[in-house]
Amino acid sequence: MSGADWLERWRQGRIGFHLQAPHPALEGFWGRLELRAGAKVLVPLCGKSQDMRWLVERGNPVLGIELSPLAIEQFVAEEPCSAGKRRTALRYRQSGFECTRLGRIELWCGDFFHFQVEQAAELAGFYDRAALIALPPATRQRYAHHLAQLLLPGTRGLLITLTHDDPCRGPPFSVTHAEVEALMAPNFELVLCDVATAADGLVESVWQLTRRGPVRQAHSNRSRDEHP
Ligand SMILES: C[S@@+](CC[C@H](N)C(=O)[O-])C[C@H]1O[C@@H](n2cnc3c(N)ncnc32)[C@H](O)[C@@H]1O
Repeated sequence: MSGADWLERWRQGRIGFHLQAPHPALEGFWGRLELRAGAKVLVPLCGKSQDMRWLVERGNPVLGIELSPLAIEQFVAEEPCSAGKRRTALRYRQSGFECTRLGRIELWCGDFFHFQVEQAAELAGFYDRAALIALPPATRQRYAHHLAQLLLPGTRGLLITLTHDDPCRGPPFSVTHAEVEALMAPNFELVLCDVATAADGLVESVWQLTRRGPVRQAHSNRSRDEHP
């Protein structure tokens, strides 16, 4: 599925992946990461996920990256009112991305693979729900590598994957535990936190990942220079 296909899906409103409430695994397992308050979280391929609002309410600012401008517009339009008022979104352009800031949520509109390590300096956590599994097999290797090179050693995150009985069908693509390990283990320590069967027969797995490598002056530009 190409970027153009995703844009078309958003245009047609074919967004069955979107959840109206925060993902239960986020609520259940995020605390295990023990991220410091204020640690900024990267949400690749973020759609208009409610999980981003949940993360901010938990004290973690968010940087979401999403290809579709429509997804971002909808996220802004669906911002809940507080005391009868809606916050105003700030718009700006940075490093080739059209950016929207809504409180402590920054949404960068563009291709995740164009997001560069220099722009990722402040990231201290990440959250992938339906990002890896949205990508076809050949792109998943590229995604795993790109994600790893954006993150400093010691950075922790959650990854939620799915398996189903047809390896050719997707998205969502079935990504087996063996594939998750093959893709991620070279750069991340992995802990499988949970495996649960959803109502539609899909099996969802929740992983805790920690970026491997020597943690030296973590989250400073200097340590990024030493990043493997
Ligand atoms: C399955 S959806 C998941 C969205 C979100 N994570 C959620 O849980 O609702 C995948 C999203 O990735 C976006 N996307 C696909 N390829 C992308 C890319 N290369 N860069 C940024 N976003 C991309 C799509 O537009 C879509 O919104």
